[in-house]
Amino acid sequence: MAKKKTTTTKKKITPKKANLVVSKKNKIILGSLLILFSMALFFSFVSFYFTWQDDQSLLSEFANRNEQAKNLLNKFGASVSHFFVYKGFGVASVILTILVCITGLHLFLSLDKKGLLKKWIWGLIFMIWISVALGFLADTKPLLGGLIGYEMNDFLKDYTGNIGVVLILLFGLVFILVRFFHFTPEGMAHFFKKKTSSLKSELQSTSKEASDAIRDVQESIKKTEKETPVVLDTYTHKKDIPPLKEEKIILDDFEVTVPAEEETTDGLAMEVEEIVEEQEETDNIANKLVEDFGEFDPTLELGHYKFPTIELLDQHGVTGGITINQEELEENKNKIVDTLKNYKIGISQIKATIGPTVTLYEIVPEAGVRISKIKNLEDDIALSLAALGIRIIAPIPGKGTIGIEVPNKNSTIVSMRSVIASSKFQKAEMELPIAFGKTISNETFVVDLAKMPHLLMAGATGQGKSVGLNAVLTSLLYKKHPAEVKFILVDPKKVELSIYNKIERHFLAKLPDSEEAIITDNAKVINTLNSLCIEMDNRYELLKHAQVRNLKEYNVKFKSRKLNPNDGHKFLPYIVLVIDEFADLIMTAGKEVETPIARLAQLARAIGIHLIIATQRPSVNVITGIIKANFPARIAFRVTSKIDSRTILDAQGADQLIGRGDMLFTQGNDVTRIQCAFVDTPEVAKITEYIGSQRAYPNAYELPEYSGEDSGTSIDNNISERDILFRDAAEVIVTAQQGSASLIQRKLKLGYNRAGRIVDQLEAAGIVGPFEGSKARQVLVPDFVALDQLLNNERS
Ligand SMILES: Nc1ncnc2c1ncn2[C@@H]1O[C@H](COP(=O)(O)OP(=O)(O)OP(=O)(O)O)[C@@H](O)[C@H]1O
Repeated sequence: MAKKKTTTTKKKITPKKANLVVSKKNKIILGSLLILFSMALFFSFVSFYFTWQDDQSLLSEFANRNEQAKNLLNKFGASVSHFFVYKGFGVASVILTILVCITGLHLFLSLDKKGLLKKWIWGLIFMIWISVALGFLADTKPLLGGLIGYEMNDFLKDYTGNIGVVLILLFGLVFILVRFFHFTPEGMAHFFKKKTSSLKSELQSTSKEASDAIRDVQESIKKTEKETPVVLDTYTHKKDIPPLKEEKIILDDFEVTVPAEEETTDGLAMEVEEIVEEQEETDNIANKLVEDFGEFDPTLELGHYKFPTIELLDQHGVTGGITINQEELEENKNKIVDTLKNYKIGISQIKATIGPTVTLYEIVPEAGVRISKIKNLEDDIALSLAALGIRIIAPIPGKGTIGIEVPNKNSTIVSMRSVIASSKFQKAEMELPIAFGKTISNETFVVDLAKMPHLLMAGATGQGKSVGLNAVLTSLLYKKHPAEVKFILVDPKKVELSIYNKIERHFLAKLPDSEEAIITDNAKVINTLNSLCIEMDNRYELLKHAQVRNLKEYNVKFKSRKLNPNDGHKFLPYIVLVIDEFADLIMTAGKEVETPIARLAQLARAIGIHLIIATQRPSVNVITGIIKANFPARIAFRVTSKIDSRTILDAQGADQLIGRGDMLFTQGNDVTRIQCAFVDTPEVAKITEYIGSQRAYPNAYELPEYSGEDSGTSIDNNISERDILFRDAAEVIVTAQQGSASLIQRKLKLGYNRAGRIVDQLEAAGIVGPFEGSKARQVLVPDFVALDQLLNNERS
């Protein structure tokens, strides 16, 4: 597997490198030009101070070739310096040369632009401050501060006087010290503490020396006392001991410092050094990198990418909100009350909430009414209202009321435009926000795909599944940059998702060797799913190495430059796998797709791979237990039977929907009825066109290479190990003169893997030619006679 990894990364880097080389050349040229230019400026500025008086008269003679200036760079130097030094910032103009030089170095070495901007801003602040300060301090020498310094001083003095200018300059100084040099009062205190403590230790050492000296003196006195003859009068002796007095003087001198020594040794006044948290080395480097280059920006490669505009979406004739039909409301209310009255159910309160397609009548029954009684009247109420799609929610979770949903006579289309423009969607701080449509109370319904983490969509044909898928994809296209999310689209119907072909190099991911980014061949789906499993394993490895728990944390760490790209780390986009007709896939490939899908569904949530599978046939052999267990978020469009509804939602209700995007969404327990936003194919085409016409990545996002068992890498012509259906398969191929695994699959009713293996054996036997990409293999045997001959020869 490690091998595979390296091959894929290599492949990925090559095209980008080629792209970089071109721009790098230009950068080197421009960079060196700027460095040399900065040197020219520097020499001009410096020599300007010695030659400006001589050269001043020549400034108007620039075009005159007979005149020569004394500046080191002649007339160019004199003019440029006059402009920047004399008319500009004075001495501070030298900073300009440094800035130009740094810019040149940035280009030359292809460094990040972000740190550069900061340097320019600070450089300009320094230039202004220095020029104003020099203008103030040396106002008799205008060349030091330049015209800008002089004029600004003049201006400030007119309004604030000398003291004002000093205060403004001081404020500027404080600003620079704090923001640029990171000076803080604590830092200064710390600095001074250090100084005083070193002073103290010096003094302490001197005091020690002094006390040693005293001790020596005392000892010598004692010695002399001992040595003095006993005959001496003690009084007189005491009287004439000038050395002792002297010693006292010495003692007095040092008394001040000695106790200080005692204090410290007793620990009464203990100095505590401030603890500076040691950072991990990687952190330090990361901080430095972030400081210099700014955070890593994954969108930089397509920095000019423009998100699709709202104008690309239609309003579908809906300009205002929902129209309320008072008569209809009153009529329905009366019918509900009457029907319930017929069954002796009294209502104490009734309230209506009007949604785009249905109106919810919330009723509070009189005390003592059993809820199950109302629930059982569903059909009777439907009959009396003469309406399809009545759903009774008894009780409404968390409300203590009973809900009766009645479809509106005139439903309002919920346009994708209205949900995309809603502030709920625009302000949604989600990883993968999806605006599905509007709830029954007309609120925009936005959910995070990253939290779901996978979505199962089912519904009978023509009820709005494809529109629902388009709504999901459109939502993501409106919110996400191409660097942040990639789609893998599986479309066995071949026509539903083909409009997304245009955004292949922006948003799609595909296998390295496949030509089409949208997968229409079921056989390729298996490879893609397995490749996704490899991608998942790779991503888990990266996460483990980075010591983070999920993709979000990983990307945050990567952006703050704490992960080294040389260790294989890279910014990881979300991957959304969309399978439009899952039933078809399960029917043809069965376990071969179920296993990787289940594996992905179980494990992929943390590493940003999310699955959306849609099916028309919500039967238990399609939505198997294992699939269901891993897809807690489910959407049901209208289905034909209660059983189907149960298969999808584990609850009934989907059979009572009215179709055309009327859907139920569940993410666990409660079921929400939503009117799916409507986005028509031409709108999607406009969006993909808009994105597709912009600058793209050189290739679609490449998934890791997957060579399945059927790749035919090791061709082994072992007759004894041939499939028992080898001969039949050979006959099928020779009859059809078309060497494809799917043909064998269909004719002999085999799984894809087995058919693939047989094709490999046919190749080994010389019956079909080698693999030719998307084309069918060539058949090398013209008819049955030749086939018999070939097989007999083999045996003999
Ligand atoms: N949210 C919606 N609002 C209004 N009309 C809708 C909505 N969704 C679907 N429709 C209508 O229903 C028609 C069929 O929708 P769609 O093509 O999405 O069905 P489907 O379930 O994907 O069908 P199939 O499975 O055959 O592809 C659309 O052409 C449109 O007229």
